[in-house]
Amino acid sequence: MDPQYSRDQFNNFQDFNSERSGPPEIRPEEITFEELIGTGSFGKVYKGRCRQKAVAVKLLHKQNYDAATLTAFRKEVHLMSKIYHPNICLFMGACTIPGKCVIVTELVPKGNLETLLHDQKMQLPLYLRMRMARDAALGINWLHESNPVFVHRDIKSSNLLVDENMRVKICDFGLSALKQKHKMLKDQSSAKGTPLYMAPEVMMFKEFNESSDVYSFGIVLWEILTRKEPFSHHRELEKFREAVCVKHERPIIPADCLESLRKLIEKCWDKDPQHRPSFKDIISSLDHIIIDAAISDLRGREFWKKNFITEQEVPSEAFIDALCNWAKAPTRNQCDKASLEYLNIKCLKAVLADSSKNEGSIVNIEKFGKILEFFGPMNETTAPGTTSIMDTIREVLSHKWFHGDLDTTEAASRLNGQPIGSFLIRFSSTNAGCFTISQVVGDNNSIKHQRVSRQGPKFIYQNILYNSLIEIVSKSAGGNNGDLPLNSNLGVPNYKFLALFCNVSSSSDTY
Ligand SMILES: Nc1ncnc2c1ncn2[C@@H]1O[C@H](COP(=O)(O)OP(=O)(O)OP(=O)(O)O)[C@@H](O)[C@H]1O
Repeated sequence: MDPQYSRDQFNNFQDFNSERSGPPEIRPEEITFEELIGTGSFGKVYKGRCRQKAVAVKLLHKQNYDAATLTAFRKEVHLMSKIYHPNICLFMGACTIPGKCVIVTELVPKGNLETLLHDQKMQLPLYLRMRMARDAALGINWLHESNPVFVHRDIKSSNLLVDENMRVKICDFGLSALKQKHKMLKDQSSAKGTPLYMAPEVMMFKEFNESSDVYSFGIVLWEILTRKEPFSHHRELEKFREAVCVKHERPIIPADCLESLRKLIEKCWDKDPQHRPSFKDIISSLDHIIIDAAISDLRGREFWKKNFITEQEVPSEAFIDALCNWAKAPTRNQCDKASLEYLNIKCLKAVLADSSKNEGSIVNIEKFGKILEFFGPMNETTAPGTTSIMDTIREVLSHKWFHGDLDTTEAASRLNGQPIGSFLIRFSSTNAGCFTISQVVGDNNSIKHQRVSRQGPKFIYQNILYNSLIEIVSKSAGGNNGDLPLNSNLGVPNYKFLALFCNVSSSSDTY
């Protein structure tokens, strides 16, 4: 060692200047194969183990490559080993010995997005699907911004893998030396195996660049939106090619699609590659689309976009401060602990924490969207006399009969042993923005659960339109089909919300 350098300096110097191990070559005996988890056109993918770690191992169909292809393969493996991004399936190494060629990557537990999307039993709200699309776009953008640029060339939903947290990772990038440049029909009887996601210029054997990945992403976005197979009515490659390249046929976007999403999909699959957006632009558009998908309230969307455009989860304190600022109300640190504004904040926190799985320390955009569906719409101004969303929440929570997030079983247990006519009101777990009134209606604890549905800001109960839940309780006379009236004295108290009002001497009318 050169005496001028300390050992640390020497090691840093060595790391910086030389490749210690070159391409991450893995010896064949280090890999064990377990079950088959997928088959692609140029390899089978197995769950396996390498150096004690569960991994995915792709065993290449073809093993006898000529010297030039093998050199190109090794070069690409070397480049792939330099790409690190949370939305790109981690390349861990490869065996490039002829006859034993395999690629080892991290194992992504939920498999591919195509299977997930087409499993109709799988609950995948639009918000979540759009977040998945954004994950994929972040991964592809990373490839496109790499030096040298990686054009994926095979963006499709089966190349998007889903992890245990429903985050998406791109797989199957690089290795173009081994892949066929232009895939052809595998199965003449269906469009499967055809280049369904392939840009027209690629099908016409013109040049392939980043914007061809954008086209493919447009088709994937459509598939993520509709959960249908693209171009499923096509059977023959030639007719399909003509439809897409000459007649510019594209899948039909459903009429109820968010306008922002429709525009993005149409731009992505534009026939002119130069008119397609970059992935940087796609990510920005998806930031907006995710918010549009999670929040239906127009001012709620505006609020989130203004404060947290690229975030889907924010610390609850930051969220509450932003909402206070939006409502032009004092923030947590600015208001008097005995004030109504402080009570508003406590009520908002209680509602945020109510059904939250993370004890209320984080506010998820989806959760905010749901709260607005229940308590909205959000008002534009805070001129005197205007009720802010926080006032509305406080007013509802101040009534002892309001129980928030409660399932049917728990509602029944809270009503157990209470006199006839006793009731509580809770969020409906199945219908966005709706409530359920659970009431003891007869002896033997017989309980009736009735829906309060929504018509914009109005509430419909037993076919009558009301302005608020509070109005339902004060005016509902019962009588239909022997229904009992809602007597607020018979409201079953929810002690969790009740506690918030205990130390306040002011305007809470109920406690
Ligand atoms: N790292 C991984 N973790 C979990 N599953 C994987 C992983 N890699 C691939 N798979 C599964 O194996 C399937 C086949 O993957 P592969 O990349 O070989 O083929 P493909 O992309 O579907 O086809 P082609 O190679 O023809 O483009 C994937 O769709 C996925 O279900």
